[in-house]
Amino acid sequence: MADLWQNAMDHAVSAARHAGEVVREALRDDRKQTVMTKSSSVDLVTQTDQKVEKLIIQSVKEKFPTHSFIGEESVSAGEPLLLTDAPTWIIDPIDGTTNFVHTFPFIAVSIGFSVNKQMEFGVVYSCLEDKMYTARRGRGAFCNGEPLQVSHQEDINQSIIAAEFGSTRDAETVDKIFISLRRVLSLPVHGIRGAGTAAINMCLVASGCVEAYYEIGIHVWDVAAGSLIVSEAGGVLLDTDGGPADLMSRRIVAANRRIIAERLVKEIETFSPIRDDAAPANQ
Ligand SMILES: O=P(O)(O)OC(CO)CO
Ligand SMILES: [Mg+2]
Ligand SMILES: [Mg+2]
Repeated sequence: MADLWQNAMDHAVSAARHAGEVVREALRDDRKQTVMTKSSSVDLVTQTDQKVEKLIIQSVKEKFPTHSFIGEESVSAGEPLLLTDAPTWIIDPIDGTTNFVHTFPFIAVSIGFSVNKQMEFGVVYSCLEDKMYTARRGRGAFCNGEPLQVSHQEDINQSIIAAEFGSTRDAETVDKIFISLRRVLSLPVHGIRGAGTAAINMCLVASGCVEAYYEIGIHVWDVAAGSLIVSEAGGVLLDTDGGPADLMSRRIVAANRRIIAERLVKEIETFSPIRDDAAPANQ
């Protein structure tokens, strides 16, 4: 049967590849990036984030004029963050802006596509590794065309967990993050890692390199594409409170197996940032 959204997915792959070229070119450019801040002094944005998002949205609008968008930098500029039943492109032009600013070599372009609030495809381009991760609902997940499969490990004590610190630095939040890290590390697990990008962390789960990833404070554009890549690679998604994953809740556990996800949830000191669908503009 013909795949209704295959054209859109092909376009997402080429747009992500082009975006990756722009990112690599910006890193080669000797001129220093102007770094601006958003929700906090460590929530960074550059002109390259804005340029890449505009490029992606313009190219999609030309081909699919009726589609909707949720883009990180458009929302930051005041566009509404509204997920409807319409075909919607959910874009993080640079996932890992802090890495980009510091040339830490994990940077992704993330493009998710949802219809009726269900993810139809996800594309994550890890542009410095030249790895194109793709997933189409019901048709598996791939990296550069090779099928992905999560790890078979069922023992959390034999696992590597990916985690991040987020961009909130108030004492209460930092304490909760460290309580969780301490508990997870002390299980013990083999190790805790973090690529500095939610999208790549999720692709690492899908690839079987880490058993699970969790984070509180991410946004829908960080995890939309990655969530489908994880589930199509055989993984599971939960909220950090143990409930079903909710892309608007700003909390995610992505794991190879339910037993690992549920074990991890027991150790996470969860909290509730303002939901993406409840936040005012210019967050
Ligand atoms: O670099 P960005 O897009 O701000 O995303 C961060 C999380 O908010 C890394 O995943
Ligand atoms: Mg991001
Ligand atoms: Mg970003």
